[in-house]
Amino acid sequence: MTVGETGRGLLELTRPVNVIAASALTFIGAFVAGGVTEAPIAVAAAVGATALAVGAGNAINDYFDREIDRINQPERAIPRGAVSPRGALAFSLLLFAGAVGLAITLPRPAIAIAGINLLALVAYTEVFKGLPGLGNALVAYLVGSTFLFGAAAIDGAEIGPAVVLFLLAAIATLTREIIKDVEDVEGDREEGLNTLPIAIGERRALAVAAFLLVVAVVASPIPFLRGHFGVSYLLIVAPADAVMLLAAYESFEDPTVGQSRLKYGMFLAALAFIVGRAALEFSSL
Ligand SMILES: CC(C)=CCC/C(C)=C/CC/C(C)=C/CC/C(C)=C/COC[C@H](O)COP(=O)(O)O
Ligand SMILES: CC(C)=CCC/C(C)=C/CC/C(C)=C/CC/C(C)=C/COP(=O)(O)OP(=O)(O)O
Ligand SMILES: [Mg+2]
Repeated sequence: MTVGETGRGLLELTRPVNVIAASALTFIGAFVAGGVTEAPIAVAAAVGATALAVGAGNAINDYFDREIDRINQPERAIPRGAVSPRGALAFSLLLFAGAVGLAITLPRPAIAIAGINLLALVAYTEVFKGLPGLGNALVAYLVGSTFLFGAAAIDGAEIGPAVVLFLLAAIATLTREIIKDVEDVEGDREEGLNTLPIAIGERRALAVAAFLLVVAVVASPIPFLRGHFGVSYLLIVAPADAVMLLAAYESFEDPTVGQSRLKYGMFLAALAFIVGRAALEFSSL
């Protein structure tokens, strides 16, 4: 294994697209709390802590999942031999240390959220992953918590807008996590995990996922109705909602296609959050 292959493997372990996306969510949380210009250093620390924590969480997830991934995802860095299990664990702990180092510079509420999240990241894979729906709910909380973390990084910030975004992102993520479990049902069954599709059946699990997504889509105008975003938010979240609904429908036929398209819809929705708030800020200048 060359140094380059190991380096690429370590980067792959972090799932850089998710690192960037989750960091953007933390920034949005601070942005909607009205604190980006007030406390730029704190916002930068919160974004950095999120990036390191998500990278660490993804790396330690692949470390704990290395046997399942040999079945479900053999091309991943550890099962294909690009990174040793011990190397992946050490890399993850280094990233966790960096996340803690940045998080402790923030206000107490942000430190509390970071502490809960870091414990949850480890507990997810080692405890909750195989429990019907609970592991999915934990990942959903973690994704949604980025908005709360960003808002909490600003002393005295208004947390309301971030709570709305937390709920939308958490519900949509819960939908995708359930669909991903349907996709992984064979390997999870061999590993003795009791995920939601194994506990209640694949089609019932997909029906639960679709119902949750409809709830999130119906609720998606709320940030505009509550005045947190400008009308441009609706112009972008509407197509995002359509993509996500299509993804949920496609998941009944092919969960791999469905969960992948759902991720794009969620990313487009995150863009709607950014554009919707920026437009409101600029229109009030
Ligand atoms: C209805 C509505 C407006 C919903 C909002 C949806 C929204 C903005 C969701 C946020 C999604 C997002 C940008 C998440 C950040 C990326 C991330 C950390 C995802 C969680 O990763 C766990 C996942 O299981 C990893 O698997 P994979 O993505 O396949 O590597
Ligand atoms: C804000 C702070 C301090 C932390 C944020 C922490 C966040 C946002 C975490 C995002 C979610 C995340 C990175 C979860 C890690 C575990 C993970 C990759 C879950 C999904 O993995 P599996 O269920 O094993 O499925 P795959 O590995 O096949 O994708
Ligand atoms: Mg995994």
